[in-house]
Formats: sequence, C-alpha cells, structure tokens
Amino acid sequence: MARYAHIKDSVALITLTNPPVNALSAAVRHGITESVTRALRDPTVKAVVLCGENGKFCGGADIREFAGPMTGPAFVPMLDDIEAGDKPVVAAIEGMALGGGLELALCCHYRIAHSKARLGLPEVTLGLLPAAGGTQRLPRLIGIPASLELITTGRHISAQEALKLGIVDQVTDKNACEVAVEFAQRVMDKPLESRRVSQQTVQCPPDLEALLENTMVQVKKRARGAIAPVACVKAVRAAATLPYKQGMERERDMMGTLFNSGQARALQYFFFAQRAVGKWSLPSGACWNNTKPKPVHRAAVIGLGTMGRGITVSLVAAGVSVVAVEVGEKQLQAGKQMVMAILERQAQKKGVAAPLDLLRFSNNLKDIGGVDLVIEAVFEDMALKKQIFKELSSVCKIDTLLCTNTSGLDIDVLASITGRPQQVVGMHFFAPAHMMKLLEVVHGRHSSPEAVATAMSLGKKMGKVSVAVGNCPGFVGNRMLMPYVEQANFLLEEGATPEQVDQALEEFGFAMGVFRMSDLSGLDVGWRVRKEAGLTGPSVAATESPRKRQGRRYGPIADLICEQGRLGQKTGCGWYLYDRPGGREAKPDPWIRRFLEEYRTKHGLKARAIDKQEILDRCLFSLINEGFRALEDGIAAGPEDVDVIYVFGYSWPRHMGGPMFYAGMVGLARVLERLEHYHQAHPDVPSLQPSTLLRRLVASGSPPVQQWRGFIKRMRSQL
Ligand SMILES: CC/C=C/CC(=O)SCCNC(=O)CCNC(=O)[C@H](O)C(C)(C)COP(=O)(O)OP(=O)(O)OC[C@H]1O[C@@H](n2cnc3c(N)ncnc32)[C@H](O)[C@@H]1OP(=O)(O)O
Repeated sequence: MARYAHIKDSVALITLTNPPVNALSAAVRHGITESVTRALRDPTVKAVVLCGENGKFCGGADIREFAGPMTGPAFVPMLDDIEAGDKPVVAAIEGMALGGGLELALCCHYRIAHSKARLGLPEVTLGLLPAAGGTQRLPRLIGIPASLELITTGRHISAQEALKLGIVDQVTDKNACEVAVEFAQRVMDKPLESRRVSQQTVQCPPDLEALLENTMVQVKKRARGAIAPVACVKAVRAAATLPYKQGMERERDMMGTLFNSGQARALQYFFFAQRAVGKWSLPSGACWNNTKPKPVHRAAVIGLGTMGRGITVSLVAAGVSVVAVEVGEKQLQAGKQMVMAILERQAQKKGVAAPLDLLRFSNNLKDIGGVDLVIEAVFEDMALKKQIFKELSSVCKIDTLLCTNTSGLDIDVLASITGRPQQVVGMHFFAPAHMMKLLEVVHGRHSSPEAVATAMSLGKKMGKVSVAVGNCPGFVGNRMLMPYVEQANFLLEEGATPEQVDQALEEFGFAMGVFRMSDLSGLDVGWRVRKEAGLTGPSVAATESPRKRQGRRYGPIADLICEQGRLGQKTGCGWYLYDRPGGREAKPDPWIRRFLEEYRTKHGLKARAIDKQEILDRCLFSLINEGFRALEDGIAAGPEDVDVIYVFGYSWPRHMGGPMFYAGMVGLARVLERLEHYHQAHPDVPSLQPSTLLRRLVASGSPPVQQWRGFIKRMRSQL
C-alpha cells in the first residue's frame, strides 16, 4: 500500500504504508506504481516526495513473500519508470533504507536522509544480491571500491557516511519529509539528465582488475562456501565493464540462480529464526510479552579469568556499572589491566572516552552488596561455585539476581544453595565474551519469569543474541557438542588423523575443525568436565577398561594427550604443533601420528581409510540427533533456538541455516537412515541411536522445519 497526497505548491507526497518496516510487498509495489503514474500524469504536480510511514522509509523487499510465487509489479521496470519520469522524485529517508528500499531511493533523483537513518544493501546476508539495479546504480553513484565493500558485506551505514560517500544529497536533524518537500520545491524546474544514476558513467580506478581480483580472493576466504558474496563481486565487475543494460542482464541472471538456491532459503530462514528466539516462552506459559524485566544499573562479576574479563567489558560497554571481584591479587591486577585495555581500545575505535568511571575492582565479595545482578564466572568447579553462591546469598540484597556463567553445570544445584532459587538463572557466555554474540539464558526449575526476562533483556542490551534454554548437562550448545566431539575422537581410533577430520569440517564451512578449536580453547577445559563427570581421573577404578565407561564405548585419547601436558595452543602443542606456547599456526604433529599408531596397536585396532563423507555424517548427524533430543526434552524451545545457538556460538556456517535446518535440507529420512546405519556398526554408542522425535518426523512425511514447533507441541500433548 502507498498513500497519495497532493500537497502544497505542486508537490505530490507518496507514503509507503506496510508496518513494521514498510517492506516492498506486492501491495506496496502496486501502490507505488499507481501513485507515481498519477503524479506523472497530473499537470498540476511538478515534483514528488517519496517517504515511509512511522518514520521508516523502507526495509526492502518483503522477505516473507520470497517463499511464494512472485506477484505484483516487477521491481526493475517500476524503478526504471520512476527514474525515467520527467518530474523530480525526492526520497525522504527516515529510519532505514535497506535492500530494495535503498534501490528505490537510488532510482529517485535526489535523496535526503535523517541524521539517524541507516542505509545499506544487505541482500548478501539473505543469500541474494541487490537485483533491482543496486549492483549497477551504486557503482555509478559512488565508484567501484566503496560499492564492492558495501554490496559484498551488506553493512548498514549511517546517514553521515552515506553523505560522505555521495549516496545521499543532504542529511538533516529535522523531519526529513518536510525538508524533502521544501527541497522538491527548489529543484522542480531543474533539468534531470544528470540526476538519473543509471545514465552516469562508472568511474573506474586505474587498478580495476587487481582490485576486483583481490576482492574476490578476500570474499571467497570470508565466505566459507557461501555463493552470494562471490556473485556480488561478479555483478559489480559487470557494472565496471559493461553498459548499464547488459550489466542489468548479468544482475538478473545471477539473481535467478541465487534466488532458487538452498543457501538463500537457509539464510532467509535464519533471518526469521533470529527474530523468533527473542520471543521466548517458558513451560509455565510466561513469555517475552507478558513478563517485565527488572532494570539492571549495577552489576558484579565474580572471577576475572578470560570469561569474567569479557563479561565485565560487555557490561560496561552496555552502560552498566560493574564491580569486578577477584580474590587473588595477581589475577585481579592482570584482569584489571586487560579489561581497561580492551575498553580503551574499543573507545578509541569509536572516537569516544572509555567509560572507566563505571568500573570498580575489588578483592572482597562484601563490596557487591548493593548490586542488581551478579554474574559468577569462576572455574567449572561445582564445589567452588556452591561456596560462592552461598556467600552471594548472604551478602547481596534480597532482590539481587544471581547468575552463573557455567557452561553446563546444574543450575538447580546452585539455586538450592541460596534460599532464593527463583532469583537464580544461568547466563552462559561464549569466549571471548566481549566479542561472541551468543548468550544462553538457562532457566532452572525455580527460576522466576522475571529473572529470565531480566537476563534476556540484559543480554540484548549487551548486544548479544540471547536464547532461553532449559537446564541439563551442557544446556543446548555443549550438550550437542558432546556426541560431535566423541565421534571425532572415535574416528581417530579407527584410522583418521586430526587434520583429516578438521579439513572435512572446515570444507563444510566451520571456521575451525573440532581439533583446531579444542587446541584454541584449551584441552584442559573438556578434561576438567570429564573428570567432574567421573569419566576419567582418580575416581575411575583401575580395573575398568580404558575404552568403556558406564557400559558404553569411551575414547580416552584426549585424556591421554592432556596427561602429556599437551593442552593446546597455550602449551605450544595439543592435537597440533605450534612454533611456541601461545602460537596460532597449527602444524600436523608427527608425535600425534606416532601416538595414534601406538594407541591403535596397544588396543588391537586396525586403522582403515575413512572418507570425508563418513567424517561429516558421523560428526554432524550425531550432533543433530542430540539437537532432536534437546527439542524432545523441551530443553530447546524450537529448531530456530538450536540453529541460532550453533551459528552464533559454534561457527556453524550461516548459509547452511544451522544444524536443524540443515537436517531438513539433507532430508530427515537420510539423516535417520545414516544414524541407523552407524548405530548398527557401533551399538555401544548411544548418541548414534536415532531420537524418537526424528523417527516421528520422518514417519509424518518430514514436515518443513517451520512446522516442527507445532509438531513437537502436539507430540508432547499426546504423551
Ligand atoms: C529484486 C528486489 C530484491 C530486493 C531484495 C531485498 O530487498 S531483500 C530485503 C533486504 N532488507 C533487509 O535485509 C532488511 C531486513 N531487516 C532488518 O535488517 C531489520 O529488520 C531492520 C529493518 C533493520 C529493523 O530492525 P529492528 O531491530 O528494528 O526490528 P526487527 O529486526 O525485529 O524487525 C521488525 C519486524 O519486521 C520484520 N521485517 C524486517 N524487515 C523485513 C523485510 N524486509 N521483510 C519482511 N519482514 C521484515 C521482522 O521480521 C520483524 O517481524 P516480527 O514479526 O516483529 O518478528
């Protein structure tokens, strides 16, 4: 829909109306086409202003319509007609002009932006390219290098940056629509030739070829197999080297391929998945729109190790005042230095002063009495955490929220220590906490809806994508990681090498394979968890078989490596060899090869050739299977929650949508068949036994992932 009004002094005002972001649905495109035609035909109209309702210009094409058949006026002729018209059209950009919204503005003859507006061509993040002339008009307006950067990253820019680049003609702090109307009155008699962007010549830099080639190399490296960024480079190349009409043909052809790709479907699913997880609900029925969070002005962080430091930085950067507590003097000083350095670096980048006045350090837990919320971030040691929670409940005021950053320990046990279990939730950050976007908010048996709402809202304030999850060992992310890591270890026993497993996973699109990742985070992290779980260490009886635990197959290789002092990058060796402790470049280690050979000989195992497909099937499908179990148990509320956790916390390639979406793409029947096959071959590995939910979904004809929530609800109500 678009509203048409003929306003003072020969100006027609066309307002896009499609809340919440005035997306260009078929109805809106109809409205624009009709209104523009009316304005161009009306002899009393001399100029047109195009704006959006509720202070939002336009959020682009209506992504919800991509799943169905294309109806309504086509984008390109609609925009070409506006540009070719003989009356000036001024875009009044408030709020945002994104994707098709910016392309609409680019075909207008002038663009006025409000100072708070954001502009960009984010189509690449949806697996597409700006195919309403964006890849051909933007380079004509601002040149090749800046267009390449904006189109291949999809970055949103400020109005000020848009002015500097030459995308907009004026930035205003006033009502952009009123300013645009005045502007239109001033330019209504001016010639339009030089204002038609498609008619302009592209200014190419002298080193065009080198620039395009370099950009392609960088884009491919960043893309991890995503096809849209590569197509974006090719489209800008077409703008630089071909006439407008041919460039538009290239743009259209490439869009045709991208639009029908699985990657575009995955990325568009993921766009809505991110929004779905914000609409959390608890088994009690409490949810995001019926529970008010408590304001958090003052917080405390307990423990200034790697996690505590990152959490402190994130809180301060979000404007929360923090007391950071660390009892060891050396650790306190090291933490203090690091936190202040990161905050100063961040502030320097933004050209502002670091908010150090919000920060206080202490070695005494008694100093946190007045805070609204505490985040405990000490080692994964239940006894230590229990002791801290006991002290917290005596020093904190009665309504202080008590949160733990545990990555998998039982929230209910900690809550039971406090005498205020309703005030206890998990806030599981990912390392480094000031950079990683994911936050799992763990609700225990007694956590109040208000406590969950407060943690979710604080996470959002800290710039995190917060996902509410239930309480079980490892919650959602680490729970699913366990069978994945377990399979990787079994593959080593059976004949694979760490580099072979990692290569398969990295080619799939993970930023790092399982062993490189383990070297980065430290092998001792998992070792401590396994000791705590009684899988290794002094609590295991000497008579127990090293490759069996609690009646199931166990892979002790990681424990044996740790016993050698090989803890990963920090010790200069782990699954790989590094040039020094703290080194980053992983090299295959002949020691590991020898060790694996000796290990196999000792346990009578015969190495066999293992292909890439088996590595992927066993690692990914066992992880996915655990995801189905987490859904079945209600620990994860929906497949979107699992997928958002895996993309933001575990570097699952976004263009594969996340593990649950991927399972749907591969075909649930195939996932089931492979799991059955591998479970038959390894009957003592329970994580390979297909979950009930997976079986039932397949039996019901494998509905699309968007229907699983309803399916699970029905399945539970039948129990
Ligand atoms: C051939 C022509 C092809 C053109 C291609 C395109 O134009 S593709 C679309 C390009 N546009 C985008 O990628 C923008 C996507 N939207 C956003 O980045 C953000 O939503 C926003 C516009 C910056 C607003 O962010 P904010 O945080 O304020 O709100 P939400 O993200 O929560 O969004 C509010 C609701 O609006 C829905 N929505 C947003 N954009 C679109 C869209 N383009 N199409 C359809 N729906 C959109 C979003 O899903 C939210 O809906 P809820 O139901 O409230 O969850």
